Amino acid sequence: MTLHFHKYQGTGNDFVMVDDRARQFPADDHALVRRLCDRRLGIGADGLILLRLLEGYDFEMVYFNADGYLGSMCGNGGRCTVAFARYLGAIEQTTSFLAADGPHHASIDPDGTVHLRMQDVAGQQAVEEDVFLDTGSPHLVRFLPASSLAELNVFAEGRAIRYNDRFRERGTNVNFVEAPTAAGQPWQVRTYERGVENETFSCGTGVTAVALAASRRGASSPIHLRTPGGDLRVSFEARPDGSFTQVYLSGPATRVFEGRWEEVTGNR
Ligand SMILES: N[C@@H](CCC[C@H](N)C(=O)O)C(=O)O
Repeated sequence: MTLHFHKYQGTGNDFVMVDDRARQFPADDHALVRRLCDRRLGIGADGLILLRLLEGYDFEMVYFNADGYLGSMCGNGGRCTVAFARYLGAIEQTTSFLAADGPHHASIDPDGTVHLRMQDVAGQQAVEEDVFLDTGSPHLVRFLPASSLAELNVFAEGRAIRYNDRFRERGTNVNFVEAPTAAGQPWQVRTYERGVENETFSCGTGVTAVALAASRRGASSPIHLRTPGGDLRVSFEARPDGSFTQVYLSGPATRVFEGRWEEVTGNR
């Protein structure tokens, strides 16, 4: 099989991006998606995204995690897919598209910043000392004491939560957070991602969950968040019943390179 692909990254969360408007990609081939995302044996990415045509929308975003299986909503992937649609000439400055969690609107600033409207969020649940929210994908948010995030073993701690008795079956993404120590500083976030089963440089639905959880701790919209791969902004309106609306995730989405992948067997 020969595949023409593009590589995108949004604050270091990286994706193999495929223009599948002709619907030729074998989306049921989980092993193929896994090989393409493999950082040693393939192109290397946290996930693979198909951009497909869909009636009533500018496009559909079909998102696979690096494990080869369909994921739930991907915020950084959504921003990258919007940038890709613009690169392909399929949209101009604004768009409406369908993703795993439903319809989304987005716009692109002249500097390339993509503002992605997320689904309204019903509320949040306390899980012992932590908070659980669904921002299109499931997220556990754990607030840490000052100066503990940099040294944290996110892989080990995140994996232990993702596979505990509560989450093992459906899985969850796990976000570790440090609050700003001075006004104007960002919230710092590191995320263990379900489906990648590792720490990623950034998670868009993750920082959205963190921002909404932080608002219950006194933070007000818009909230500035820093991930190992870069900075994101989340704005929202908090409703008195505990839900959130007008939730926007904003940040850069960059096309890194494009290429042709051809599966080589034997010693060619
Ligand atoms: N990196 C993503 C999150 C993708 C969803 C996730 N790994 C899952 O299916 O649970 C983001 O930017 O939101």
